[in-house]
Amino acid sequence: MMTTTSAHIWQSSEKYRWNTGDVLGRGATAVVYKARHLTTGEVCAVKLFHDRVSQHYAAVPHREIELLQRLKHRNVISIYNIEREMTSKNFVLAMEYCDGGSLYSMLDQPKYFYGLPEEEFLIVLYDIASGMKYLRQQDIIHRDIKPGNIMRKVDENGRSIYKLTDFGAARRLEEEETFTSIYGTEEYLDPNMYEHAVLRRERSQDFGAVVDLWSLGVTIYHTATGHLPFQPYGGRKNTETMYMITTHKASGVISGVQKTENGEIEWRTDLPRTCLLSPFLKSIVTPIMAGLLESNTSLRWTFEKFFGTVQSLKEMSTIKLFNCSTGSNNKMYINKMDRFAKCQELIAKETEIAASEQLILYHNREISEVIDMTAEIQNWPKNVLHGQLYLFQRERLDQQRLNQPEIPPIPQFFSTDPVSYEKDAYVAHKTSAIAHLTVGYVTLAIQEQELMQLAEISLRDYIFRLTSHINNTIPDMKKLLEEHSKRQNMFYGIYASFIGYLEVLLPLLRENPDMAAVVRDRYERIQFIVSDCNPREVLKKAENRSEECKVYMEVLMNKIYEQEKEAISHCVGCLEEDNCSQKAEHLCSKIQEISSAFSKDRKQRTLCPELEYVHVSDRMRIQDLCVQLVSLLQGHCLRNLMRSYSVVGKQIGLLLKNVQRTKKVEQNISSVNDCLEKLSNRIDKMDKECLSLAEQAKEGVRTHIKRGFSLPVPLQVQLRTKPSSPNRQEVPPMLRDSGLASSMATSSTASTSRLGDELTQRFTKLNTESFEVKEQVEKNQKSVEENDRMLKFGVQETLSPDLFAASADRGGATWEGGANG
Ligand SMILES: Nc1ncnc2c1ncn2[C@@H]1O[C@H](COP(=O)(O)OP(=O)(O)OP(=O)(O)O)[C@@H](O)[C@H]1O
Repeated sequence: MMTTTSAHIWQSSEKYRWNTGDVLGRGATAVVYKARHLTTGEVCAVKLFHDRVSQHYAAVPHREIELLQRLKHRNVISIYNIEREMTSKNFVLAMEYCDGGSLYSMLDQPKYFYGLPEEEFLIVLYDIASGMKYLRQQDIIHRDIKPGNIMRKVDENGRSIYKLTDFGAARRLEEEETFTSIYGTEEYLDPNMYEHAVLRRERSQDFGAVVDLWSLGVTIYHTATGHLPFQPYGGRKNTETMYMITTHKASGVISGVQKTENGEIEWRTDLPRTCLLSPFLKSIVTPIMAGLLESNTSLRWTFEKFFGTVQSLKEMSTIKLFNCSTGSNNKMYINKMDRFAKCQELIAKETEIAASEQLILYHNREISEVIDMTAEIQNWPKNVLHGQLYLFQRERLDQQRLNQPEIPPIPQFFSTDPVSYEKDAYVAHKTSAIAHLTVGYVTLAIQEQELMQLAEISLRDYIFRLTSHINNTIPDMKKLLEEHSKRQNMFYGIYASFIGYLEVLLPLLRENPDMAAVVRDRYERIQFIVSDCNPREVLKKAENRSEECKVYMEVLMNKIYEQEKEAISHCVGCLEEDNCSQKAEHLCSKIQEISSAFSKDRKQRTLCPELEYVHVSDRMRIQDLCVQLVSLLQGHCLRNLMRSYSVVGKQIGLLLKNVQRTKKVEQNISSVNDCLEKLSNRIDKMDKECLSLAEQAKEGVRTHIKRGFSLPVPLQVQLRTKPSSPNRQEVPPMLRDSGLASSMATSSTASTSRLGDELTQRFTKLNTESFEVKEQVEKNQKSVEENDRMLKFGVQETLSPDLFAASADRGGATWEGGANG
């Protein structure tokens, strides 16, 4: 059935109707129209085959058509039916409609001239891998994988879905089976097939399913870069060189371009700088391409390896990391199950900043503060995974390492050039492509300027946190030091007094030489222990260090304050009122307009003189616009980026030095704390030893008394005659009620009077210390325990009555108790 509307006609098949004006595309074998189902009205695409192909189709076994109809997968185009057009009786393939056109038509847009942006590229990669995997499971070999046979559909969320189509060349292939018929598109053909199909050389060899892997490699490269990987000079017609390039390429090479006639081939193992993929992704997809583009089929990646690698890439976590050393924002791809150490390793590989040198901040915190370093990345807080991280090099080298974008040279139009619509359309297309690339660079340059500044703020806030923490820690450290100092003084004071007692007691023991020897021995050993001044010296050093930390922090805080003032006063970078992005977009749209007009001119082939005049003047205009756009980028945005990089970079350099300073103060604080801990242990040990020796000495004196020896020293009287404070008037409790005191009271010899004086002095000194001890104990309950110990070895007379009572309540052993017991 056929109806006409203007120049176009309505055509229909059994279930579908379409207008010949609604052409979706034209291929070598068919024209594809947008059609509707006759009863449901559902939109679909119909591929109306040319006459000769329809005849071929008639010969295609029904079984194979049925096979294609049965394919149901998200990434494989659904074939609804095979019918015949009512009038011509040519075959019509009704299939799923893809509103986004083909991947080829996308790559043909100037916007994607240098390849797809990262996110879109990944969708293509995941979708074609998924579609291919399904075909593999169905034992189907496609044989014509290329961007033109990958269709794009836009889902309800505006997200692209890519679908494999055009199974004209596809056939079912049993495992290990090979086929000999040749299909495919030259640039995407496996080298062995190319030799057979294009060079027409006879080959005994059959071609297995691996031919799809090569075509996939070329397609992926094309999608990533916008260009074919293997380009002989002169293009498609230079078949021998094409064959030479694809067969002589070394393993790992992913592109080979011949720029001059019979010239050298430029081999590359990496992706071009104009490719929009991030360095981390490039490092993952380059080996995929190299593996697929292996001319030696035995070395070529297998489907399993390809599917597995793409799947693990799909499952990876991504982390946004701004590298302040290069001024570039990177997206890191890392296995979900990996941990932070792996992250550091990857960063080191990509940025050449060793793990120990990496300072990674999330807002104002070091990453180690916001994640569990041993946790799998998938268990990191979502905010960190989706947030922005900043990478600094701790020992920053002051060399400029700013990543500069590569801007291809603007193609030249000369007013003297003869008008060639074909060539002009190509040059305008390329100019438009450069314009799009430049707009992307402008956006990136502005983003990088902002990130540079945000990185500085982040670092400044981080230092603020560090310094506040240190400033809070210093008083604690000082307090701890004071406590240690008191404790040490107490220790030395107590044992000095005890030594004093023993010095007084020793001459009084002369009637009992054995006992005197024992007590003298303990006396000497205690004296030896307390003569070690090392703990005092160490404590002094710690005190000095603590004082230094305080002074150092004051200096640092002043420095930070000054630097902050300086940082606020400078203003670098593109300002909002500069409207850089808008200007760039505007210039680009004008360039695009001319490029589109040139494409139309090319199709027209001839123009009236007026339009030709417009065309000629637009040749100069498009060039001027592009020059303006590139100079906006280079003369403004990149220059500002450079300035930001150097000014902000300088600030970052100063801040990093401050980080090092704060780290040093932190180290000092922790070494003071360590020192105090060690000192505390040391004093504990000395105290324990002295306590035991004092117990032994005390036991000696006790035995001495028990055996009936008297101590003829009137200490009590001596004490009463020389009071200096209310407390000091009192007899020390130990002596007041003990047998020792009563013995002392009965003696009145001249020699004991001298000794009594000496002892009085010591008691006076001891009493003074007892007040300090009391204060200390009242301030700090811990010290009570120390006094407990003092009581245990019989120096309770150094304590005030209250304290003594408190110790006694807690059941402390007393000299008195010991003597009575
Ligand atoms: N399902 C579809 N939905 C929308 N557009 C389509 C669809 N199928 C094909 N097209 C458009 O029609 C064009 C030609 O289709 P197709 O490539 O299948 O034809 P062909 O004759 O097999 O081409 P080739 O020259 O690659 O053999 C495609 O490039 C695409 O733009």
